[in-house]
Amino acid sequence: MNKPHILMCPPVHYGIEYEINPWMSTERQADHGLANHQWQALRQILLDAGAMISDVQPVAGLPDLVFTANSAIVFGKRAVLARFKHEQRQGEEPHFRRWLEAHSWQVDEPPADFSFEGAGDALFCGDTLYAGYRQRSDASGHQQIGEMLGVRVLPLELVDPYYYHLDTCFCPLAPDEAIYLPAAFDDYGQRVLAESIPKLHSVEEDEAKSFACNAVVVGKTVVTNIGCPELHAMLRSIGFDPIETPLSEFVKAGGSAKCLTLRLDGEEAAGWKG
Ligand SMILES: CN(C)C(=N)NCCC[C@H](N)C(=O)O
Repeated sequence: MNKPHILMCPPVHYGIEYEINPWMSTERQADHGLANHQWQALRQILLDAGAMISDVQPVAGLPDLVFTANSAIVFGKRAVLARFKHEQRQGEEPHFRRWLEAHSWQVDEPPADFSFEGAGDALFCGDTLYAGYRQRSDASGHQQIGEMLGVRVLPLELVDPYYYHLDTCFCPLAPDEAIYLPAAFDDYGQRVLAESIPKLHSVEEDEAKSFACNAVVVGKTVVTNIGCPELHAMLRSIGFDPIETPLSEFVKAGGSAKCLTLRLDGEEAAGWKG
C-alpha cells in the first residue's frame, strides 16, 4: 500500500492582499508568525499520521499559493490543472504545472473557457467525482473533466458564497461515507448526496463556519480546525480519530486544513487507502 502523499506550500508569502471571498478583508491581516506556526503544526500532524509531504516553492506576490488543494485534481499520474476564476490567483497556474511536470505527472488543461479550481471543487467519494459549481468552477467543465478521466461526475450547485468551494461544505471519509453542510446545497444537490452516499452525516452550521468540513483525511485520522466538537464526537463514534489544530490565520483568507493540502496519490485514495 502506498504512503499517502500530500503537496503543501510554506506560507512564506502568505497574506490577505485582496478580497475574493466573503471571509477575506484586507483590513484583517494574518499574523505572519502565527500562520507559520499553525502551518508547521498541521504539517507535523499529517507526518505523524503517516503521510509523506512534498512542498511547492512559495512565490512572492502569490499569497494564496499556500492553498494547494486548488491547484489541480490528481488522478493516478494524471493531473488536470486549475484555471482560476479570479485573476489574482491565475499566476499560480504555471508554478503548479511546473511542479507537477517535474515530478512526472501528465498535466492537462481544463476544457477551454471554463474555470476549474482543482480539488477544492472536485472530490472523489468512491468512484464518483462530486463537483461543486457556480461559485468558482463551471458545471459543464466538470462534465468534460469527468469524460477526460473516464469517471462519473455528479455536479452540485453551491448556493452560499461563504461555502464557495465544495471542500468547505463536503468531505468524503470513505467510499460510502461523507460529511456535509446541507444548507450549502440546493434541494437537488442535497438529494443527490443523500441518494448516492449511503452514510452521509450532516455538520452543524456553527461548526461549518469553523471549517468543520474542510478536513484532511489520512486513513482513520481526520484533521480539522478547532471549533468542531460535535463533529469530532460523531467521528469518534463511527471509528475515526479526529485531531484539531488551530488554523485561524488561514480562515482569514477563507481556507483551512484541507485547502492547505493536495492529495497527490489521488483524491480517490483519500480516506480509505490511508
Ligand atoms: C477550502 N477552500 C476554500 C479552498 N480549497 N481554498 C481556499 C482558497 C482561499 C483563497 N483566498 C480563495 O479565495 O481562493
